[in-house]
Amino acid sequence: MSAQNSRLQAIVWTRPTLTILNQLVLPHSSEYIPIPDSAAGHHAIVTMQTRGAPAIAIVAALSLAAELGARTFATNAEAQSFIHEKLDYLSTSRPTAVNLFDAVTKLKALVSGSENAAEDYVDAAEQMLRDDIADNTAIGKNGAAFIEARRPTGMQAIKVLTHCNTGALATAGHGTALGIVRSLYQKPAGRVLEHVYFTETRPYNQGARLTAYELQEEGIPSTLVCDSAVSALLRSDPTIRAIVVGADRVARNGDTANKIGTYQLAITAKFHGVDFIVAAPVTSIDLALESGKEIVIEERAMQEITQTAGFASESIGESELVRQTVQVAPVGTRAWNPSFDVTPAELITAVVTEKGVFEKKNGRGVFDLAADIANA
Ligand SMILES: CSC[C@H]1O[C@H](OP(=O)(O)O)[C@H](O)[C@@H]1O
Repeated sequence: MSAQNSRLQAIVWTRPTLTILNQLVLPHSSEYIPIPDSAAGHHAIVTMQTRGAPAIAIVAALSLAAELGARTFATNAEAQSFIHEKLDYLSTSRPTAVNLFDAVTKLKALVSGSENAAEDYVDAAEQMLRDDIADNTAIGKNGAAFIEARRPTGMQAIKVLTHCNTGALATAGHGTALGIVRSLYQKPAGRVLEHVYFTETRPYNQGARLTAYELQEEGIPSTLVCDSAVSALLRSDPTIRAIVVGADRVARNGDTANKIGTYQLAITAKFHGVDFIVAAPVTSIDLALESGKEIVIEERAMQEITQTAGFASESIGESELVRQTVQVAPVGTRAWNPSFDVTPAELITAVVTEKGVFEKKNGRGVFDLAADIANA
């Protein structure tokens, strides 16, 4: 079973073997790396060889499934204890995306009540792959219909902008925000979506490296812009009608943690009268949080900003591109490197999920996602 999206397979699971595309070397090298156990899964997440809220949860879960495939246990209780211990360890990899913690909670509960813990765990981890692809297909459909319906009268084809990477490389396939872009572009009859702008998304460059890769694979007309160019772009092109982003954690009032730079995109969208749409599976919504104030924001190493990674061809005749890190800022430069920021619900037009499109209630500035999910 693999995470399907056209020709792109970011997560490949063939029980009991897990391999992932190493996203640190994309797009210049398609390198699959084996993930034989939870330690390798933890490392892949921390180093961002794999990333994206849904993908983090799935790779974590399947890394332990791979480890269980190579172990035997004297008793079911021993298996339960081992699985709980490894899930707790995997949950220490990255703190902001809630999908990982949601999966850990559900998998621990499943195992606690199972008389065949190892087998039931692997079945449940595999189901996460299938569920995510189904969720993303529904998010794409729901979001595309929502954007299409909100086109200004007389405007047949529109443009959108997206941030970071929220496609097949961030999920089990199709994607969330980029899934909406894919679904919107697939609409026939004069095509609703004319063009996609996407941001480079410094410092990891999820946009310049990963979203560019996915959009080119799909043949979707697109243009890369600097993170700092979005306000000027919105001012220059009134056919850009929506900014569509993913989410790492959505609080019950709609406040949303997402890749750093999302908050300022929401501000400029408001200023320019452009819809700001968050795409997320329900597994990204943390109903235990009243608001975004409580969301833990991961801070990463300063070197991700003061240095940058590029790819140079080998000097001696070989064609292979080699990833190299170069110093940009003077050595010793201090940098602030939060990996996410929180966008307040008042700046968000809608939260698009597989269960439906959720909007703010009776003109108030917040959502009631608990009620929306319950009533979906
Ligand atoms: C559907 S991916 C959600 C989310 O994850 C990304 O963060 P990272 O690349 O650091 O894992 C980004 O915030 C996406 O919007």
